[in-house]
Amino acid sequence: MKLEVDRVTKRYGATRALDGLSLHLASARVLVLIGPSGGGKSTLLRLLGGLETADEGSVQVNSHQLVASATALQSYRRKNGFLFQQFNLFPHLSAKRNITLPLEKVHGHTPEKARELAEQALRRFGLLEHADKLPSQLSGGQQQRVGIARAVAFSPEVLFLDEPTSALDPEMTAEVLELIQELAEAGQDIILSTHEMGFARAVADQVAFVAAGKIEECRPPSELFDAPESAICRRFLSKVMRY
Ligand SMILES: Nc1ncnc2c1ncn2[C@@H]1O[C@H](COP(=O)(O)OP(=O)(O)OP(=O)(O)O)[C@@H](O)[C@H]1O
Repeated sequence: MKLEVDRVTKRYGATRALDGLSLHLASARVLVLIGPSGGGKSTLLRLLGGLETADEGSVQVNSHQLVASATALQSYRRKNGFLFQQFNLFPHLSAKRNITLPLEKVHGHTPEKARELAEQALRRFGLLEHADKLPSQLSGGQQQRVGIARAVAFSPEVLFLDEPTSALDPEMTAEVLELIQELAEAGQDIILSTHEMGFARAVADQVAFVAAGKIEECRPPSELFDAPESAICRRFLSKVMRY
């Protein structure tokens, strides 16, 4: 994917969540956002996905110039897949129905086509045996994998994952990591935010360090983790990598 983010500001009341942030990437498959809590990762992810609009500056993702028109943004959003940190499956619907419902209601597929796409996605991620279970009958890792299956069932242009493993134990994190790597290898463009540096290093081809509403540096993981250029990134990494 190609990103052109130029001097973007996003305010919430008196808080500047993004403060003149710029990011230019000619091509990336998996972009991972890391940085201190409150630094602006989620806001940037939501902006790139078309869930928020910038107060100032410009944002382009691939060929889409994201302008603050409600209809243009809605059609852009529909091209993308989303998964957030809390399991956001409907608790009263089976895994399969959680996938078919948006395919029918948001993407306009017939129930037959929705079923076919949902089964394909569940099969692809080894979840077919869980198709008829409710979320409460699945482990956290399985729920996140169903969430990802739902987000990719309609072949999104970009998949946005906001802290997809933060509610999972290490074994389940590994399951989700494997799935994300599989998707990336199959050519899926992904933007994700995480607090787990091992996860970021394993899955990213570009890592952006976001702090105080700006991107301090954006480089391949081996370069950013092994030789961070900015003092603030070095400090952050030395603190979080200690444990
Ligand atoms: N809807 C909102 N209303 C008010 N303030 C917000 C809102 N969303 C984000 N903020 C503020 O904007 C700043 C950036 O928040 P953001 O969630 O983007 O950071 P983050 O890096 O994703 O943090 P975390 O790692 O804790 O999820 C924070 O100061 C936050 O309190």
